[in-house]
Amino acid sequence: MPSVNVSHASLLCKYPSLIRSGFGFCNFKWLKGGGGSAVLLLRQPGEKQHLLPFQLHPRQPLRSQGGGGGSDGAGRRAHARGERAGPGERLPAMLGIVGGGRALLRALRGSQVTRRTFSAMSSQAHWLTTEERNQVLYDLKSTGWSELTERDAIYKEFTFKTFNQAFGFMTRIALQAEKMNHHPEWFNVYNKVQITLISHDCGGLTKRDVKLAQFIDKAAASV
Ligand SMILES: C[C@H](O)[C@H](O)[C@H]1CNC2=NC(N)=NC(=O)C2=N1
Repeated sequence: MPSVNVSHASLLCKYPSLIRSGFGFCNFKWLKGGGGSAVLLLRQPGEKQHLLPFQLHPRQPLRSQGGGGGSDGAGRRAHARGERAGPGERLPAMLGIVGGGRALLRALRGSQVTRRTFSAMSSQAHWLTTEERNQVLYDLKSTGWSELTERDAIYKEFTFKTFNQAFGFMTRIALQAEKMNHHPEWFNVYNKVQITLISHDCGGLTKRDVKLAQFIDKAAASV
């Protein structure tokens, strides 16, 4: 599998979270190599694991790739927003890969890491660890959220004095949902709003749902 030249300094100082998150993959492990080399071990349930060797070398100027590569700043903002960098789009610019972006994408594709898997894996970067999950669920339950039994989601009902208050609340949530590109499932009758949160692309509860639930509680408290 071709080794990919990755600008070490640009990755570590500009995108430390990218390193920690395994470039957005859900099941990954960094294997330290000698002399500045490293290997990204990708594990996807039900598939064989993939090894991507990286030869880390001193910082070189970022070079955005053709076709939707955008600037590295756009890539960083996209990553911060939790948007999935589709292969061949922002990924190479985000990773500070110098000339190696296509090699990385070939390696991913060559290893049967298809666009769908890559996309699913990158969105699964928002998964909660068991410890995180237990803690956030404890906190959310203390403010009135409950876990659904029939699927991995959380639910809460809000009651306001008037329909106007309820609709104003929903408007604030809607704007935040658009900003996050993460939307609630909800139902409104007059002054009541029933909200269910789940990450459809992952089929369960993720950090995005927690972030939106916390925003929702703050919005309800300020009505
Ligand atoms: C195309 C669009 O980015 C996706 O459908 C977004 C929109 N909002 C979303 N909201 C939620 N809750 N889960 C998703 O997977 C999701 N995906």
